[in-house]
Amino acid sequence: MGQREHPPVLAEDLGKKYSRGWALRGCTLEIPAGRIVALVGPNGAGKSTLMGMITGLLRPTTGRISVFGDAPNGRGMHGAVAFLTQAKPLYPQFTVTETLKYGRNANPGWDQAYAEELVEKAQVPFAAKVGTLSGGQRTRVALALALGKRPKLLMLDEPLADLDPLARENVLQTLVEECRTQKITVLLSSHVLAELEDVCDHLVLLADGRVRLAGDVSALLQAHAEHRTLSQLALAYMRMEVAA
Ligand SMILES: Nc1ncnc2c1ncn2[C@@H]1O[C@H](COP(=O)(O)OP(=O)(O)OP(=O)(O)O)[C@@H](O)[C@H]1O
Repeated sequence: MGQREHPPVLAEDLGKKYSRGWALRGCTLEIPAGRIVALVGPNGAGKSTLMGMITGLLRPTTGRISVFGDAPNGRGMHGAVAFLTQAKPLYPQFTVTETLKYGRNANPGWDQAYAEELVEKAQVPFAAKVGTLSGGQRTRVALALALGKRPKLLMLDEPLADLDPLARENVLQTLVEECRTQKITVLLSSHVLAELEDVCDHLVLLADGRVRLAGDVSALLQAHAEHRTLSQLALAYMRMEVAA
């Protein structure tokens, strides 16, 4: 790798086979540092499977994957990675303060002041029990828990799916502001293409378990001049897959 720093994710001929068949095949790609990456593709394309292998929770069937130069070892996530899913596994009986305390105990690099600042910005009361919060508030707490870890890579698997459009916009704005300021690489999976358009500068499109399109969004749009936006381009590729 020479003088260059290891990229957040490097996959080489990566594959995952479940009992029902291949979920991901021949996946070779790099997630470059400092980018906000859209991970898109139709249902069942392999997005969650790819994220699962980045976390190390899933073991590859074929190929290799490295996260900041390290191969996931199955004993927990890389210390520089935070993962947020739609399920947002927060304890409903915990108050926000107790939730942050849990984050502090679970993460060696925890930044309490930063996590508290994120909760304050979201105007969520520290004394409130998580189970009593609205979906948007819960997501902001989950984001504070993920960012308080001070990750270098933040992965989000459909984290906004249960939020109303205003809450989605609100959470996305916070997410992008924080990640750009803190230079955190983001891998964001979503089916709402228009929403990704404003925030993502890199695209990975999966279909039927394979990488169909990957790269810098501006470069991809230049190379496909017939499409003006990320969503038009991604939709056109997905349509081609369905037709094939
Ligand atoms: N634990 C499992 N056992 C068997 N098959 C699985 C398992 N998990 C996923 N699959 C299959 O692997 C394929 C890829 O699934 P995956 O969840 O990675 O797709 P996805 O792109 O995240 O889909 P969605 O957009 O619907 O969330 C699908 O065909 C799915 O049915």
